Amino acid sequence: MDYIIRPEDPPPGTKKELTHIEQVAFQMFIAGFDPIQITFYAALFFLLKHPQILARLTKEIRNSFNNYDEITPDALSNLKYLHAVISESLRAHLTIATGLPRISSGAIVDGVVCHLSSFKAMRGERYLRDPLGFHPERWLSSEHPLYDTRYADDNLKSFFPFGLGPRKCTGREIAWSQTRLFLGKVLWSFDLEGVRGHEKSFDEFKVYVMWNRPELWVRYSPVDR
Ligand code: HEM
Repeated sequence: MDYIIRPEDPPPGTKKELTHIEQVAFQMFIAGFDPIQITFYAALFFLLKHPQILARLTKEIRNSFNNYDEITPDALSNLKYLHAVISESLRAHLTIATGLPRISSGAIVDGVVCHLSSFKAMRGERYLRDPLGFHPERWLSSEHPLYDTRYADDNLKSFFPFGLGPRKCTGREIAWSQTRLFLGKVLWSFDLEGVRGHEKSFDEFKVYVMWNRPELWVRYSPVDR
């Protein structure tokens, strides 16, 4: 809040100014919390569904550090498989499923609000191989040992989890840092496992503007070092 209105500044003088501050504060509150929790959920959801991918990611993280304190956002940004898992999580369970609103200027009818469907682009067969599956390999470069030629023809331009153009997400770097840190520290510290009898399917998820999803049951066993 100190960045929106500094403590030494006078209080907002007009109704318009006050409304503006309220809107910005509300937007920051929702934007800074909801998509991040969706991304944490998404990564855990898909990792638990794919134990081999979970094992590979856990190995990459544990082989890259000597202790907990070394695990920083900068150090984690070098981990290619972690980057691939987060990208695939952002793609397969996008945060904004309703579409990105844009105002047409000529292409349709001037002034008409249309929505760009990121759901169709990021989970559509037109651009990606097996888009409903979870395949971090599609994000790896050909030098990576886990690179898979099956995804060589994927059109990764269809991936825009943070939006496009001048209204693109301003918090995207924070989001990347937080998600890397979350997965890095959790997988360093715990062995993860889904709880039997509580398996969930993506098909159960619903969108009512915001996502409505079942609870995710995870067993966290501290690693004995
Ligand atoms: C994984 C996490 C996140 C995702 C997937 C995400 C995604 C998005 C998307 C799709 C938009 C709309 C962009 C457009 O219309 O083209 C947006 C806007 C925005 N995001 Fe994020 N976001 C995330 C995290 C954050 C965080 C952590 C913050 C702030 C701390 C943030 C702040 C904002 C703001 C302020 C806008 C509005 C930008 C504008 O209208 O000019 N976001 N975000």
